[in-house]
Amino acid sequence: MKNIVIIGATGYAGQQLVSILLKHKHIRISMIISNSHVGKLFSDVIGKFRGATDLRCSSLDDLYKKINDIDLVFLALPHGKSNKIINKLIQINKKIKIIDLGADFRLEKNSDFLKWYNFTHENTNLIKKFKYCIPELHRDRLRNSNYIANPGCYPTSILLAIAPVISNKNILIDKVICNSLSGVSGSGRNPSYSNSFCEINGSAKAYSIGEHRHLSEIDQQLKIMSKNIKTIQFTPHLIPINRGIISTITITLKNELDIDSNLKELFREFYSDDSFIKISQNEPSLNEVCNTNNCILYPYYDKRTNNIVIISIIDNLIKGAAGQAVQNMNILMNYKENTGLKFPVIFP
Ligand SMILES: NC(=O)C1=CN([C@@H]2O[C@H](COP(=O)(O)OP(=O)(O)OC[C@H]3O[C@@H](n4cnc5c(N)ncnc54)[C@H](OP(=O)(O)O)[C@@H]3O)[C@@H](O)[C@H]2O)C=CC1
Ligand SMILES: CC(=O)N[C@@H](CCC(=O)OP(=O)(O)O)C(=O)O
Repeated sequence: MKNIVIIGATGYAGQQLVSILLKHKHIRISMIISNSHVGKLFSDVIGKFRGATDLRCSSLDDLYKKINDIDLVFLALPHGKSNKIINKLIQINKKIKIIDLGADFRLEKNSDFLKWYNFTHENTNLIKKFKYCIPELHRDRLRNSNYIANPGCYPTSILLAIAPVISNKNILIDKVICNSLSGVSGSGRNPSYSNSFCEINGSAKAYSIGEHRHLSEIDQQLKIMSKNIKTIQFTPHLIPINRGIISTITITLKNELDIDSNLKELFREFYSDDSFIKISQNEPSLNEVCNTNNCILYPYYDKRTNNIVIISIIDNLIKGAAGQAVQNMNILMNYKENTGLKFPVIFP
Protein backbone atom coordinates (compact mmCIF):
# COMPACT_ATOMS: atom_id res chain seq x y z
CA MET A 1 0.00 0.00 0.00
CA LYS A 2 1.23 3.48 -0.86
CA ASN A 3 0.72 6.36 1.54
CA ILE A 4 -0.90 9.38 -0.02
CA VAL A 5 -1.99 12.79 1.23
CA ILE A 6 -4.67 15.14 -0.09
CA ILE A 7 -4.23 18.87 0.46
CA GLY A 8 -7.51 20.78 -0.05
CA ALA A 9 -9.68 17.69 0.53
CA THR A 10 -12.68 19.73 1.71
CA GLY A 11 -13.08 21.38 -1.72
CA TYR A 12 -15.23 19.89 -4.47
CA ALA A 13 -12.30 18.36 -6.39
CA GLY A 14 -10.68 17.25 -3.11
CA GLN A 15 -13.86 15.54 -1.88
CA GLN A 16 -14.12 13.66 -5.15
CA LEU A 17 -10.49 12.55 -4.74
CA VAL A 18 -11.17 11.26 -1.22
CA SER A 19 -14.20 9.31 -2.41
CA ILE A 20 -12.25 7.64 -5.25
CA LEU A 21 -9.12 6.94 -3.21
CA LEU A 22 -10.96 5.44 -0.23
CA LYS A 23 -11.84 2.58 -2.58
CA HIS A 24 -8.48 2.32 -4.40
CA LYS A 25 -6.92 -1.05 -3.62
CA HIS A 26 -3.27 0.08 -3.69
CA ILE A 27 -3.70 3.31 -1.72
CA ARG A 28 -3.97 4.37 1.89
CA ILE A 29 -5.03 7.98 2.55
CA SER A 30 -2.58 8.80 5.34
CA MET A 31 -3.54 12.42 5.91
CA ILE A 32 -6.12 14.94 4.86
CA ILE A 33 -4.86 18.52 5.00
CA SER A 34 -7.14 21.48 5.58
CA ASN A 35 -6.55 25.15 6.20
CA SER A 36 -9.74 25.91 8.11
CA HIS A 37 -10.70 22.66 9.85
CA VAL A 38 -7.55 21.34 11.54
CA GLY A 39 -8.35 18.77 14.24
CA LYS A 40 -11.93 18.13 13.07
CA LEU A 41 -13.15 14.79 11.74
CA PHE A 42 -13.27 15.05 7.95
CA SER A 43 -16.72 13.42 8.07
CA ASP A 44 -17.95 16.15 10.44
CA VAL A 45 -16.80 18.80 7.97
CA ILE A 46 -18.18 16.99 4.89
CA GLY A 47 -21.21 15.08 6.19
CA LYS A 48 -21.54 12.65 3.30
CA PHE A 49 -18.33 10.91 4.43
CA ARG A 50 -19.92 9.81 7.75
CA GLY A 51 -19.16 6.13 8.15
CA ALA A 52 -16.72 6.15 5.23
CA THR A 53 -13.61 7.45 6.99
CA ASP A 54 -12.51 8.43 10.49
CA LEU A 55 -9.61 10.59 9.26
CA ARG A 56 -9.14 13.95 10.95
CA CYS A 57 -8.05 17.11 9.15
CA SER A 58 -4.37 17.89 9.74
CA SER A 59 -2.34 21.02 9.13
CA LEU A 60 0.44 21.58 6.61
CA ASP A 61 2.94 21.67 9.48
CA ASP A 62 1.78 18.16 10.52
CA LEU A 63 2.44 17.05 6.94
CA TYR A 64 5.93 18.60 6.75
CA LYS A 65 6.89 16.58 9.88
CA LYS A 66 5.74 13.30 8.32
CA ILE A 67 6.53 13.90 4.66
CA ASN A 68 9.32 11.33 4.52
CA ASP A 69 6.73 8.57 5.13
CA ILE A 70 4.56 9.73 2.24
CA ASP A 71 4.74 8.44 -1.36
CA LEU A 72 2.49 10.89 -3.18
CA VAL A 73 0.71 14.18 -2.49
CA PHE A 74 -2.36 15.49 -4.35
CA LEU A 75 -3.06 19.22 -4.13
CA ALA A 76 -6.53 20.59 -4.88
CA LEU A 77 -6.13 24.22 -3.88
CA PRO A 78 -7.16 27.53 -5.45
CA HIS A 79 -4.84 28.73 -8.23
CA GLY A 80 -1.56 30.20 -7.02
CA LYS A 81 -1.74 28.47 -3.64
CA SER A 82 0.09 25.21 -4.35
CA ASN A 83 3.46 26.23 -5.88
CA LYS A 84 5.14 27.37 -2.65
CA ILE A 85 3.84 24.34 -0.74
CA ILE A 86 5.15 22.00 -3.44
CA ASN A 87 8.53 23.71 -3.39
CA LYS A 88 8.81 23.01 0.32
CA LEU A 89 7.55 19.39 0.06
CA ILE A 90 10.15 18.62 -2.61
CA GLN A 91 12.94 20.24 -0.61
CA ILE A 92 12.20 17.97 2.37
CA ASN A 93 11.47 14.75 0.45
CA LYS A 94 13.32 14.48 -2.88
CA LYS A 95 11.50 11.24 -3.79
CA ILE A 96 7.96 12.47 -3.25
CA LYS A 97 5.52 12.29 -6.15
CA ILE A 98 3.19 15.24 -6.70
CA ILE A 99 -0.06 15.70 -8.61
CA ASP A 100 -1.38 19.26 -8.68
CA LEU A 101 -5.03 19.57 -9.68
CA GLY A 102 -4.77 23.36 -9.95
CA ALA A 103 -3.15 25.45 -12.65
CA ASP A 104 0.13 26.30 -10.88
CA PHE A 105 2.26 24.11 -13.17
CA ARG A 106 0.10 23.80 -16.30
CA LEU A 107 1.91 26.51 -18.28
CA GLU A 108 5.49 26.60 -19.52
CA LYS A 109 6.44 30.25 -19.00
CA ASN A 110 6.54 32.18 -15.75
CA SER A 111 5.32 35.28 -17.63
CA ASP A 112 2.17 33.37 -18.66
CA PHE A 113 1.33 32.66 -15.04
CA LEU A 114 1.50 36.39 -14.39
CA LYS A 115 -0.62 37.20 -17.45
CA TRP A 116 -3.36 34.61 -16.89
CA TYR A 117 -3.26 33.84 -13.15
CA ASN A 118 -1.69 36.94 -11.61
CA PHE A 119 1.12 35.18 -9.74
CA THR A 120 4.74 34.24 -10.51
CA HIS A 121 6.86 31.30 -9.45
CA GLU A 122 9.84 31.91 -7.18
CA ASN A 123 11.43 28.64 -8.28
CA THR A 124 11.22 28.72 -12.08
CA ASN A 125 13.25 25.48 -12.42
CA LEU A 126 10.34 23.58 -10.98
CA ILE A 127 7.98 24.62 -13.81
CA LYS A 128 10.01 22.53 -16.30
CA LYS A 129 9.89 19.44 -14.10
CA PHE A 130 6.09 19.23 -14.17
CA LYS A 131 4.45 17.28 -17.00
CA TYR A 132 1.02 18.37 -18.25
CA CYS A 133 -0.83 15.13 -18.83
CA ILE A 134 -4.20 14.17 -20.30
CA PRO A 135 -3.42 10.43 -20.13
CA GLU A 136 -4.97 9.49 -23.49
CA LEU A 137 -2.87 12.13 -25.28
CA HIS A 138 0.27 12.50 -23.19
CA ARG A 139 0.92 9.39 -21.09
CA ASP A 140 4.36 8.99 -22.72
CA ARG A 141 5.39 12.30 -21.14
CA LEU A 142 5.26 10.67 -17.70
CA ARG A 143 8.24 8.39 -18.21
CA ASN A 144 10.88 9.30 -15.58
CA SER A 145 8.71 12.01 -14.14
CA ASN A 146 7.50 12.47 -10.56
CA TYR A 147 5.46 15.63 -10.94
CA ILE A 148 2.19 16.04 -12.82
CA ALA A 149 0.21 19.14 -13.71
CA ASN A 150 -3.33 17.80 -13.94
CA PRO A 151 -5.20 19.51 -16.80
CA GLY A 152 -8.13 21.90 -16.46
CA CYS A 153 -11.68 20.69 -16.99
CA TYR A 154 -12.59 22.67 -20.13
CA PRO A 155 -9.23 21.90 -21.85
CA THR A 156 -9.72 18.19 -21.14
CA SER A 157 -13.10 18.13 -22.87
CA ILE A 158 -11.86 20.23 -25.80
CA LEU A 159 -8.41 18.73 -26.48
CA LEU A 160 -9.72 15.15 -26.34
CA ALA A 161 -12.26 16.13 -29.04
CA ILE A 162 -9.84 17.94 -31.37
CA ALA A 163 -6.89 15.50 -31.17
CA PRO A 164 -8.20 12.81 -33.56
CA VAL A 165 -9.01 15.44 -36.22
CA ILE A 166 -5.56 17.01 -35.95
CA SER A 167 -4.00 13.55 -36.23
CA ASN A 168 -5.44 13.10 -39.75
CA LYS A 169 -3.20 15.05 -42.13
CA ASN A 170 -5.84 14.91 -44.89
CA ILE A 171 -8.13 17.16 -42.88
CA LEU A 172 -7.14 20.79 -43.32
CA ILE A 173 -8.44 22.86 -40.44
CA ASP A 174 -9.39 26.49 -40.96
CA LYS A 175 -10.92 27.56 -37.62
CA VAL A 176 -12.04 25.99 -34.34
CA ILE A 177 -14.97 27.41 -32.39
CA CYS A 178 -15.98 25.96 -29.06
CA ASN A 179 -18.95 26.62 -26.79
CA SER A 180 -18.82 24.84 -23.44
CA LEU A 181 -21.53 24.59 -20.80
CA SER A 182 -20.43 23.86 -17.24
CA GLY A 183 -22.16 22.92 -14.00
CA VAL A 184 -21.67 25.17 -10.99
CA SER A 185 -19.27 22.85 -9.10
CA GLY A 186 -16.71 24.00 -11.70
CA SER A 187 -16.39 27.27 -9.80
CA GLY A 188 -15.56 25.56 -6.49
CA ARG A 189 -17.44 25.62 -3.19
CA ASN A 190 -16.51 29.11 -2.05
CA PRO A 191 -19.59 31.31 -2.36
CA SER A 192 -19.58 34.22 -4.79
CA TYR A 193 -22.26 36.43 -6.29
CA SER A 194 -22.05 34.69 -9.69
CA ASN A 195 -22.41 31.16 -8.29
CA SER A 196 -25.15 31.96 -5.77
CA PHE A 197 -28.49 30.13 -6.06
CA CYS A 198 -30.62 33.07 -7.21
CA GLU A 199 -28.15 33.97 -9.97
CA ILE A 200 -27.88 30.41 -11.29
CA ASN A 201 -31.24 28.75 -10.74
CA GLY A 202 -33.47 28.93 -13.81
CA SER A 203 -30.86 30.87 -15.77
CA ALA A 204 -27.72 30.43 -17.91
CA LYS A 205 -24.87 32.77 -18.77
CA ALA A 206 -21.85 33.05 -21.05
CA TYR A 207 -18.73 34.45 -19.38
CA SER A 208 -15.06 35.34 -20.02
CA ILE A 209 -15.64 35.40 -23.80
CA GLY A 210 -12.30 35.32 -25.62
CA GLU A 211 -10.28 35.69 -22.43
CA HIS A 212 -10.90 32.66 -20.23
CA ARG A 213 -7.67 31.56 -18.51
CA HIS A 214 -8.02 28.04 -19.94
CA LEU A 215 -7.20 29.52 -23.37
CA SER A 216 -3.57 29.72 -22.23
CA GLU A 217 -3.52 25.99 -21.55
CA ILE A 218 -5.44 25.05 -24.70
CA ASP A 219 -3.19 27.19 -26.96
CA GLN A 220 -0.04 25.78 -25.40
CA GLN A 221 -1.13 22.20 -26.10
CA LEU A 222 -2.44 23.03 -29.60
CA LYS A 223 0.98 24.44 -30.46
CA ILE A 224 2.50 21.06 -29.62
CA MET A 225 -0.18 19.15 -31.56
CA SER A 226 -0.37 21.21 -34.76
CA LYS A 227 1.50 23.91 -36.65
CA ASN A 228 -1.70 25.23 -38.18
CA ILE A 229 -4.08 25.95 -35.30
CA LYS A 230 -2.85 28.77 -33.10
CA THR A 231 -5.94 29.30 -30.98
CA ILE A 232 -9.66 28.69 -30.78
CA GLN A 233 -12.74 30.83 -30.24
CA PHE A 234 -13.83 29.66 -26.78
CA THR A 235 -17.03 30.69 -25.00
CA PRO A 236 -17.77 29.05 -21.63
CA HIS A 237 -21.26 29.15 -20.11
CA LEU A 238 -22.51 28.52 -16.61
CA ILE A 239 -25.71 26.44 -16.44
CA PRO A 240 -27.89 25.41 -13.49
CA ILE A 241 -26.67 21.86 -12.89
CA ASN A 242 -24.27 20.57 -10.21
CA ARG A 243 -21.70 18.78 -12.34
CA GLY A 244 -20.75 18.11 -15.95
CA ILE A 245 -19.33 19.90 -18.99
CA ILE A 246 -20.73 19.69 -22.48
CA SER A 247 -18.50 21.20 -25.18
CA THR A 248 -19.67 21.69 -28.76
CA ILE A 249 -16.66 22.12 -31.00
CA THR A 250 -17.13 23.31 -34.57
CA ILE A 251 -14.15 22.85 -36.87
CA THR A 252 -14.41 24.71 -40.16
CA LEU A 253 -12.41 23.05 -42.92
CA LYS A 254 -10.33 24.31 -45.82
CA ASN A 255 -10.99 21.25 -47.99
CA GLU A 256 -14.14 19.28 -48.69
CA LEU A 257 -14.09 15.80 -47.25
CA ASP A 258 -15.51 12.52 -48.19
CA ILE A 259 -15.28 11.22 -44.68
CA ASP A 260 -18.82 11.21 -43.34
CA SER A 261 -18.90 7.50 -42.65
CA ASN A 262 -15.22 7.38 -41.67
CA LEU A 263 -15.16 10.18 -39.11
CA LYS A 264 -16.45 8.02 -36.27
CA GLU A 265 -14.01 5.31 -37.38
CA LEU A 266 -11.13 7.81 -37.19
CA PHE A 267 -12.13 8.60 -33.59
CA ARG A 268 -12.63 4.93 -32.68
CA GLU A 269 -9.23 4.02 -34.03
CA PHE A 270 -7.49 6.99 -32.37
CA TYR A 271 -8.87 5.96 -28.97
CA SER A 272 -8.87 2.19 -29.50
CA ASP A 273 -6.64 1.58 -26.44
CA ASP A 274 -8.45 4.04 -24.18
CA SER A 275 -11.22 2.56 -22.08
CA PHE A 276 -12.47 5.90 -20.75
CA ILE A 277 -13.13 7.43 -24.18
CA LYS A 278 -16.44 6.36 -25.72
CA ILE A 279 -17.43 7.24 -29.27
CA SER A 280 -21.19 7.67 -29.42
CA GLN A 281 -23.53 6.92 -32.32
CA ASN A 282 -25.88 9.72 -31.29
CA GLU A 283 -25.77 13.04 -29.53
CA PRO A 284 -25.00 12.14 -25.87
CA SER A 285 -26.56 13.65 -22.72
CA LEU A 286 -24.54 14.84 -19.74
CA ASN A 287 -26.12 12.29 -17.44
CA GLU A 288 -24.28 9.58 -19.44
CA VAL A 289 -20.93 10.72 -18.00
CA CYS A 290 -21.80 12.24 -14.61
CA ASN A 291 -20.22 10.20 -11.80
CA THR A 292 -17.90 8.42 -14.24
CA ASN A 293 -14.35 8.98 -15.51
CA ASN A 294 -15.56 8.71 -19.12
CA CYS A 295 -15.38 11.25 -21.89
CA ILE A 296 -18.06 10.65 -24.53
CA LEU A 297 -17.35 12.05 -28.00
CA TYR A 298 -19.87 12.40 -30.81
CA PRO A 299 -18.18 13.47 -34.07
CA TYR A 300 -20.37 14.60 -36.98
CA TYR A 301 -19.42 15.80 -40.46
CA ASP A 302 -21.89 18.34 -41.87
CA LYS A 303 -21.58 18.17 -45.66
CA ARG A 304 -23.89 21.16 -46.07
CA THR A 305 -21.54 23.54 -44.26
CA ASN A 306 -18.32 21.53 -44.61
CA ASN A 307 -17.82 21.66 -40.85
CA ILE A 308 -16.92 18.94 -38.40
CA VAL A 309 -18.98 19.26 -35.21
CA ILE A 310 -17.90 17.31 -32.13
CA ILE A 311 -19.86 17.01 -28.91
CA SER A 312 -17.60 16.20 -25.96
CA ILE A 313 -18.98 15.51 -22.49
CA ILE A 314 -17.22 14.88 -19.19
CA ASP A 315 -17.87 15.07 -15.47
CA ASN A 316 -15.81 18.14 -14.50
CA LEU A 317 -15.01 16.75 -11.04
CA ILE A 318 -14.00 13.28 -12.27
CA LYS A 319 -12.52 13.17 -15.80
CA GLY A 320 -12.03 16.95 -15.51
CA ALA A 321 -10.24 16.75 -12.14
CA ALA A 322 -10.06 13.95 -9.53
CA GLY A 323 -10.64 10.93 -11.82
CA GLN A 324 -8.03 12.13 -14.29
CA ALA A 325 -5.66 12.80 -11.38
CA VAL A 326 -6.08 9.20 -10.17
CA GLN A 327 -5.63 7.95 -13.75
CA ASN A 328 -2.37 9.92 -13.83
CA MET A 329 -1.35 8.51 -10.45
CA ASN A 330 -1.99 4.98 -11.71
CA ILE A 331 0.39 5.62 -14.61
CA LEU A 332 3.02 7.15 -12.31
CA MET A 333 2.79 4.19 -9.90
CA ASN A 334 2.68 1.54 -12.68
CA TYR A 335 -0.81 0.38 -11.70
CA LYS A 336 -3.41 -0.55 -14.29
CA GLU A 337 -4.64 2.79 -15.60
CA ASN A 338 -8.29 2.18 -14.70
CA THR A 339 -7.65 0.98 -11.12
CA GLY A 340 -10.21 2.51 -8.78
CA LEU A 341 -12.00 4.22 -11.66
CA LYS A 342 -14.54 1.63 -12.77
CA PHE A 343 -17.65 3.34 -11.42
CA PRO A 344 -20.99 1.58 -11.23
CA VAL A 345 -23.81 2.96 -13.37
CA ILE A 346 -25.85 5.32 -11.21
CA PHE A 347 -29.57 5.65 -11.95
CA PRO A 348 -31.26 8.99 -11.40
N1 LIG B 1 -14.13 22.26 -9.50
C1 LIG B 1 -13.74 21.75 -10.66
O1 LIG B 1 -14.57 21.35 -11.50
C2 LIG B 1 -12.30 21.63 -10.99
C3 LIG B 1 -11.34 22.13 -10.15
N2 LIG B 1 -10.01 22.03 -10.51
C4 LIG B 1 -8.98 22.64 -9.70
O2 LIG B 1 -8.88 22.04 -8.43
C5 LIG B 1 -8.51 23.02 -7.47
C6 LIG B 1 -9.56 23.01 -6.38
O3 LIG B 1 -10.81 23.36 -6.95
P1 LIG B 1 -12.18 23.18 -6.20
O4 LIG B 1 -12.18 21.92 -5.45
O5 LIG B 1 -13.24 23.46 -7.18
O6 LIG B 1 -12.09 24.41 -5.18
P2 LIG B 1 -12.86 24.61 -3.81
O7 LIG B 1 -12.96 26.08 -3.63
O8 LIG B 1 -14.10 23.82 -3.80
O9 LIG B 1 -11.86 24.01 -2.73
C7 LIG B 1 -10.57 24.47 -2.50
C8 LIG B 1 -10.15 24.05 -1.11
O10 LIG B 1 -8.85 24.57 -0.88
C9 LIG B 1 -8.70 24.84 0.50
N3 LIG B 1 -7.91 26.07 0.67
C10 LIG B 1 -6.65 26.12 1.14
N4 LIG B 1 -6.18 27.36 1.12
C11 LIG B 1 -7.15 28.12 0.66
C12 LIG B 1 -7.27 29.51 0.42
N5 LIG B 1 -6.27 30.34 0.66
N6 LIG B 1 -8.44 29.94 -0.10
C13 LIG B 1 -9.47 29.10 -0.34
N7 LIG B 1 -9.41 27.78 -0.14
C14 LIG B 1 -8.27 27.29 0.36
C15 LIG B 1 -10.08 24.96 1.10
O11 LIG B 1 -10.18 23.98 2.10
P3 LIG B 1 -9.72 24.18 3.62
O12 LIG B 1 -10.24 25.50 4.05
O13 LIG B 1 -10.34 23.01 4.31
O14 LIG B 1 -8.23 24.13 3.56
C16 LIG B 1 -11.04 24.64 -0.02
O15 LIG B 1 -12.03 23.69 0.38
C17 LIG B 1 -8.47 24.38 -8.19
O16 LIG B 1 -7.16 24.69 -8.54
C18 LIG B 1 -9.31 24.11 -9.40
O17 LIG B 1 -8.96 24.91 -10.46
C19 LIG B 1 -9.64 21.40 -11.65
C20 LIG B 1 -10.54 20.90 -12.52
C21 LIG B 1 -11.97 21.00 -12.26
C1 LIG C 1 -17.91 26.99 -14.01
C2 LIG C 1 -16.57 27.59 -13.65
O1 LIG C 1 -16.49 28.63 -13.02
N1 LIG C 1 -15.51 26.94 -14.07
C3 LIG C 1 -14.17 27.38 -13.81
C4 LIG C 1 -13.19 26.43 -14.42
C5 LIG C 1 -12.98 25.23 -13.60
C6 LIG C 1 -11.79 25.29 -12.68
O2 LIG C 1 -11.90 25.19 -11.50
O3 LIG C 1 -10.64 25.55 -13.22
P1 LIG C 1 -9.49 24.51 -13.58
O4 LIG C 1 -10.13 23.46 -14.42
O5 LIG C 1 -8.54 25.39 -14.26
O6 LIG C 1 -8.83 23.94 -12.41
C7 LIG C 1 -13.90 28.75 -14.42
O7 LIG C 1 -14.44 29.08 -15.45
O8 LIG C 1 -13.03 29.43 -13.88
